[in-house]
Amino acid sequence: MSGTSAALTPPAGAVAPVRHPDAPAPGELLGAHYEQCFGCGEAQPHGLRLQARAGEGISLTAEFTVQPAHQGAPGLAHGGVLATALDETLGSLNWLLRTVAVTGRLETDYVLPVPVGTVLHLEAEVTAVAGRKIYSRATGRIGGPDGPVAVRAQALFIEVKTEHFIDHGRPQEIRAAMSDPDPSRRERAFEVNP
Ligand SMILES: CCCCCCCCCC(=O)SCCNC(=O)CCNC(=O)[C@H](O)C(C)(C)COP(=O)(O)OP(=O)(O)OC[C@H]1O[C@@H](n2cnc3c(N)ncnc32)[C@H](O)[C@@H]1OP(=O)(O)O
Repeated sequence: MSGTSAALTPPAGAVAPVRHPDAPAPGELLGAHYEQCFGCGEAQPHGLRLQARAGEGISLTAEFTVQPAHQGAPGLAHGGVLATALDETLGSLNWLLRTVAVTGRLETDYVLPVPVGTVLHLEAEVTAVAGRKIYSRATGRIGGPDGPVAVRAQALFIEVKTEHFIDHGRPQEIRAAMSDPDPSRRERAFEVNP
């Protein structure tokens, strides 16, 4: 049983997403967009360290290994952590569009329990774009990339300007990210269009 709210159904005028010409090639690892990101950053000791790889079109695959720090019930992944894995995977799709966007709505179906130590194999795609609204969906499988679906999600991301982060983020982290000497890391931290 699963349901989708009306807000996640693309409107009549929605169009197919267009891959940016500079999007990473299919098979290429995207890498962390920000080292402090709880979803993908290497500097977060209890983070998910999710690794995403570009697919064909506006799709990608990702993997995340459930660690003891990610438990809810004994030996099982916390549902919020699994939602984070889906959110991070879906958010990474925007890098293929080179659109700066944030999650507006995320609906998650939990189908199977996910034990600690499990590799969650995620795949995600953008299904439609309508103005600033980006519609996407993802699944997470266990036991291998073709294993049973354990979680799935549909999402609506909303395009924002870079000022969204500068206006709302805590100044000390904004300053640190903006003063990173590596221009590609500065760009990815805010997902700025090149
Ligand atoms: C490689 C890259 C990797 C990146 C990975 C990152 C993964 C993680 C991603 C995240 O978790 S982002 C953090 C979580 N999200 C947020 O913090 C967003 C907080 N919310 C906001 O800042 C604002 O509500 C938002 C920018 C989403 C929208 O505010 P706006 O004032 O810009 O938009 P507006 O209210 O005018 O709505 C624009 C359209 O979106 C629709 N909309 C906005 N929020 C919605 C919502 N929550 N549900 C459904 N529809 C929504 C709204 O109805 C409207 O539709 P129409 O154009 O048809 O009228």
